[in-house]
Amino acid sequence: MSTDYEIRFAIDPAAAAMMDTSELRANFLIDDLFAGGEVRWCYSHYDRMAVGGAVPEGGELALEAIKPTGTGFFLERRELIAVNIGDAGTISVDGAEHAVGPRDMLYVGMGARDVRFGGAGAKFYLVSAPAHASYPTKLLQQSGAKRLDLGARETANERSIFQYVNADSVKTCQLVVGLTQFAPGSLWNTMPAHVHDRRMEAYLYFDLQPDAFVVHLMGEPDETRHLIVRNEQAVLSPPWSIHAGAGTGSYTFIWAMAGDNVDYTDVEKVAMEELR
Ligand SMILES: O=C(O)C(=O)C[C@H](O)C(=O)CO
Ligand SMILES: [Zn+2]
Repeated sequence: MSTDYEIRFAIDPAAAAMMDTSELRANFLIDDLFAGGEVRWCYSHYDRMAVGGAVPEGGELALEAIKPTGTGFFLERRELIAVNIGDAGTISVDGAEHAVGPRDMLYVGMGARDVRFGGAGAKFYLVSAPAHASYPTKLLQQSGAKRLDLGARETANERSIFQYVNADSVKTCQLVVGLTQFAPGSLWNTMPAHVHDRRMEAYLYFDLQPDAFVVHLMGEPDETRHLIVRNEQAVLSPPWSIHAGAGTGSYTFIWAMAGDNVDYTDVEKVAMEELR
């Protein structure tokens, strides 16, 4: 069997505030998503978002059904976005092969039965959420993303947000996905912080050097905790939690959301003085 999964329950903020380091890591950090020749899933109860990894290593890896979805095939009632964080690869969807280059994303709509990942050096980060309609498969590239330049060098948070899913690029049911890149020397993401109760979010940090890490901040704004996150590790961010971080070195990250709306502007900003 080349597919494995684990389940994460939804944790409320009072319970999270009582957790020690290992409990926080066990509930919110995903540190084993990528393994050669395997598809691995972390199925979360936050908006039923599943995040995964598929590393074909030159072979072909099929998107197989997993028990938590309770369906005959994985995308029977779900949609998927696969992001290639490795070298060039392919994804075949019901017999149609799509070339998926480095940092390309492929949207695969509900109903696709036969999905296969390929490529010797490709590494696919997967995000999937329940769907109510079937939209066409679409390749999403950085050139088609909506770009927002935020922050400043003086506050070490100068960065560009690439909204791959936007009104002009693709129609999705729930998934909203993009990538954030930093200007050299800037290390702070999502600061000032925000929360969005209508959507959960998952972050995948990558492009880190082996000895580098991101201090990821989570928790309610007045009750924050941190996670030490290393290269190619992901974090589940509940809707009540901030999700921000600073690296000890350069990094890139992919953010993905699912929930009641796909409205990027539906966020509650947290004033810097509110953080505790
Ligand atoms: O650096 C940032 O700021 C982000 O990338 C924020 C994410 O896009 C996000 O949290 C979207 O809700
Ligand atoms: Zn957010």
